Amino acid sequence: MKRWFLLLYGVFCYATFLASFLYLAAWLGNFVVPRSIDAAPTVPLGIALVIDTLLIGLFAVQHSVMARPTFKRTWKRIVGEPGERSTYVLCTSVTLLILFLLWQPLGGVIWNIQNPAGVVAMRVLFAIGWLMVVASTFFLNHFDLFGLRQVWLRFRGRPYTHLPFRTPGPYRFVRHPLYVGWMIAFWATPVMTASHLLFAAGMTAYMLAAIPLEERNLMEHLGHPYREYRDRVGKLLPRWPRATGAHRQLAQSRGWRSQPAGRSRAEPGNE
Ligand SMILES: C[S@@+](CC[C@H](N)C(=O)[O-])C[C@H]1O[C@@H](n2cnc3c(N)ncnc32)[C@H](O)[C@@H]1O
Repeated sequence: MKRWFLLLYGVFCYATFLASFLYLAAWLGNFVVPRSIDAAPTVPLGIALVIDTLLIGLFAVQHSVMARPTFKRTWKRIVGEPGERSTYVLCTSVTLLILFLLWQPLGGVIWNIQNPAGVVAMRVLFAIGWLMVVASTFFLNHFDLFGLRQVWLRFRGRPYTHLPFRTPGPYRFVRHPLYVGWMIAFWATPVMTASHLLFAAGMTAYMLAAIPLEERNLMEHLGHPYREYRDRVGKLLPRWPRATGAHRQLAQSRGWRSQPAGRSRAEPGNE
């Protein structure tokens, strides 16, 4: 009974995340939703700024605090290990829902691209950003990141194994392709309103602040292989081959060796 409940809970959490993910795309891109990020302002500018900044802060706190190992250890004692990631995913969806409901548009246009080719370019970039986000989750392990693998293993009575440290696809070129995808999706718009700018800048600042925390956990957990990866591969932009060659020389001079992929275990679910 309990394993059935857990499986349904995991599927429910995944479904809510999928819904909030699609809503976010529509809310940012001004498709179909009744009140997008660029709707007309309804409260004075100062109040709107305070509310929106608090909402971004709420997302950052929820997303980062719940991802820290100490929080996860405590939380696992309450909800159990298999349900921890699903609960994280559910809380992220609820936080996004609060953001959609309470967000106060600011009005004001920062840029407005009218050239048709420019508009198309922005729309294509927007789509590329979302595709990068989705693809990166599959390169790591989509079902583990969203908690489905955990509840499925529990359902089958099998123990959970952490994801191995791997650098597949875009992870060979940058360490954070998923965040790169988010940044492209947040900034690529033909019409940049003040609201959209606040959201894009706030979320970008949050991701830049979260990367050192995520990497600190990965280094604590994986040690040298992740440190070597961090030295060799760019954070958000690929490094020039020359820099890679220089690194190789440095690594050789210091006697560093990469650990073969699949041996190390990455820390379970951070951001
Ligand atoms: C939402 S993902 C974001 C990954 C990365 N920051 C990015 O932007 O692509 C966060 C999870 O990915 C895991 N992770 C990050 N890099 C990894 C790698 N190279 N191999 C396996 N897991 C990784 C972290 O431990 C964390 O659980």
